[in-house]
Amino acid sequence: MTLSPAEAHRQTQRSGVLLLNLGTPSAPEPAAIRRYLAEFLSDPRVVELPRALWLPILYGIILTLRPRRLAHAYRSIWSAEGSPLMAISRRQQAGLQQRLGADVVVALAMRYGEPSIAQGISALLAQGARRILLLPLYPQYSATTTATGFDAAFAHLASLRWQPELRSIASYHDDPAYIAALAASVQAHWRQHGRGDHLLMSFHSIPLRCLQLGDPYYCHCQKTARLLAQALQLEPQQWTLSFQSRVGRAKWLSPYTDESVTRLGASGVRQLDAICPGFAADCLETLEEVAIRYDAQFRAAGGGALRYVPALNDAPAHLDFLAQLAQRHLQGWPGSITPDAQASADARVQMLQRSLEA
Ligand SMILES: C=CC1=C(C)c2cc3[nH]c(cc4nc(cc5[nH]c(cc1n2)c(C)c5CCC(=O)O)C(CCC(=O)O)=C4C)c(C)c3C=C
Ligand SMILES: [Fe+2]
Ligand SMILES: [Fe+2]
Repeated sequence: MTLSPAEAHRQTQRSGVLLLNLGTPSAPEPAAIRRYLAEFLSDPRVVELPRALWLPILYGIILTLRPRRLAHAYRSIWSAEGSPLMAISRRQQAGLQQRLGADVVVALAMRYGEPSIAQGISALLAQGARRILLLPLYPQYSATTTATGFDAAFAHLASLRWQPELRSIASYHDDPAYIAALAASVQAHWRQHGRGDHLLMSFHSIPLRCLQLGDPYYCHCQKTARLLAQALQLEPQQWTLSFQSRVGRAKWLSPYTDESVTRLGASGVRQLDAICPGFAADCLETLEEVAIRYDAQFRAAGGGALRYVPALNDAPAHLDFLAQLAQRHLQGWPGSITPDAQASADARVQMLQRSLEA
């Protein structure tokens, strides 16, 4: 197909934003879950054991037993639009597209399953984006999530003859606008349900060995939690940071959320508010593990109720923040806003922060 000169020029005048997330099974059924886990857990960035040791375990016991057990859990959170993670990610894509305007195209890609990262990049190129910004929806950087997403993007680019320009966002764990959006969501939860006795901030765990080898994830989680507690003016005894969703018997980042929930329940906390500031979208690990399972565990330990504060999902404040974050990294590229507009967006964040302090 030959392009007119005007069309060819227009095609060089668009930017692309690729939203990256983890991925989720296509159905709450053992066969689909098995396909998903096989791809996910054979990623050497996720499980760092020697392949000759790990693959027989994965294809033996894990992919035989885990899919059936997980099917039950996935069915308990599945919605009319499918897996919550996918449905919410689609709405985030649409909301961000609407905010960034016609000179920026936004695509969604999942590290495991579909739409794949190769499909996402192809979609951006097909819409005329010659410059691509990778935006992983992981606030805290980890090699197990962020880096493997980047790897897959770089691997796809390595197969292209005509590569686009590339930028990437490694983390936004301490971005004031992200912290302000989290704090505002806790305050909205308090207005609706009353203020709980204690706030639990639960992050996905990773193997302790990752921290020892230099992964900054643990430190990013600590900083997010400290800044959120500060924004909410919480005293140290009013909140707890913990790590959830560990797999296997090795040591993972601690304290473990299940143990913290039991301890808090037994220590007289009645209403426990729980937030998962590492998840940009609700998913199995928040909706089933925290909101359902840890609520039951908290009650069994003597607590009153665990009230889960939803992820920021497609809330306008979250999408405004993501648009602002993308804009900052699009500077000088087509569709980026002027420094004046950037300054007024920054001023809006400062207003939100001041209203939190008031
Ligand atoms: C075994 C290694 C795993 C590491 C390391 C890990 C890190 C990690 N994961 C997330 C985000 C999510 N994980 C989700 C599910 C999930 N995670 C693992 C394993 C590891 N995660 C498994 C096996 C599963 C599947 C469910 C299960 O078996 O319990 C999800 C939810 C997906 C969904 O479909 O809803 C998310 C999101 C982060 C942020 C992270 C490291 C920082
Ligand atoms: Fe995980
Ligand atoms: Fe899990």
